[in-house]
Amino acid sequence: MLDEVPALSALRAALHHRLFDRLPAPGPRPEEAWTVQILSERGALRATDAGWRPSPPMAELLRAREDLAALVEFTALAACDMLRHGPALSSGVQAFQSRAETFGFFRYERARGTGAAQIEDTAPWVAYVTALSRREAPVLAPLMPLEGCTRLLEIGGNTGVMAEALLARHRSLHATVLDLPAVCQLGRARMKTAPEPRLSFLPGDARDTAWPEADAVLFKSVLHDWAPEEARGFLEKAAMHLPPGGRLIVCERGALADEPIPSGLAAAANLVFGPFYRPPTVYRGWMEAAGLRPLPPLSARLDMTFHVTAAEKPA
Ligand SMILES: C[S@@+](CC[C@H](N)C(=O)[O-])C[C@H]1O[C@@H](n2cnc3c(N)ncnc32)[C@H](O)[C@@H]1O
Repeated sequence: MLDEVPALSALRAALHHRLFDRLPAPGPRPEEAWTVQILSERGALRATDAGWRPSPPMAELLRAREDLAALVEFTALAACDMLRHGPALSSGVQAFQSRAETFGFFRYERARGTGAAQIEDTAPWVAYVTALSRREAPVLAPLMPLEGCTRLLEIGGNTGVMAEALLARHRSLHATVLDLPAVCQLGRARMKTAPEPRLSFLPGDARDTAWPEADAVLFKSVLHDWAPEEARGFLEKAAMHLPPGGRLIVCERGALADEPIPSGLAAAANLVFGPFYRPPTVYRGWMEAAGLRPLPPLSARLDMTFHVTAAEKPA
């Protein structure tokens, strides 16, 4: 549904106007005939004696409606940026960044406080990142080499979805998510109904907040946000912070140049970040230069290839 213009447009309009909440009665308005036509042709709606109803697969998607809406919105945003500003991307990353709306969507600066307006500005992109994490964590958590570790520090761990998946796999592990204050507040709110006592949030800027003791430090889809010298600085700081035997883990999508580019509109959600993804050998090299001993590399294919690059601090 996210991969082609008619379906993505119709789904976005339906979610925006709460069409699914009006089914079967009072049903769609006449102006929504185009939406209904596309959604029914794509198998998302079906006609019944009582009126239109979501098909069983659509009803399943609607069970996680917030995730679906976040994925739909971001795909549309990124696809618009690629279509409108693709030529700028070929003039250089900065030319693209200054035009593309995608980068304004991730309002990290607004997440430094927890006032109502700051939470409101942070919630949309956090909802998108959380939706992605829910899809990624079941596949990636088993690849994280945390055996024997007891205290995980996840830098930029967002609302804690990955940390939760890791805690479920490692029963003697405790985790701290260090992220910006508004993000931590949204993370605590997300977990209100199902608290995890082994997970805590530490609000702050990872550059100047004191890191709690940890025998494992994880950066998952975080370092591509940072320029090389800052990303490398984070890895050096983690290497110094870890005790002997401690683990440093980086999990990131690989460089676009190293794999076939996925097709369809949904690919735009990663294409916009294409210039920022690095090959895993870059992270491995920085870890080795920081005195760590590399662990065997692992990878998994999701919307792109994710690489788990890990290293251990020698005793
Ligand atoms: C691309 S998101 C990845 C989130 C999560 N790890 C995941 O994979 O879904 C980057 C994360 O880094 C956080 N972040 C950005 N700048 C930060 C900073 N200075 N200190 C701590 N966290 C930061 C963001 O708030 C966001 O949660």
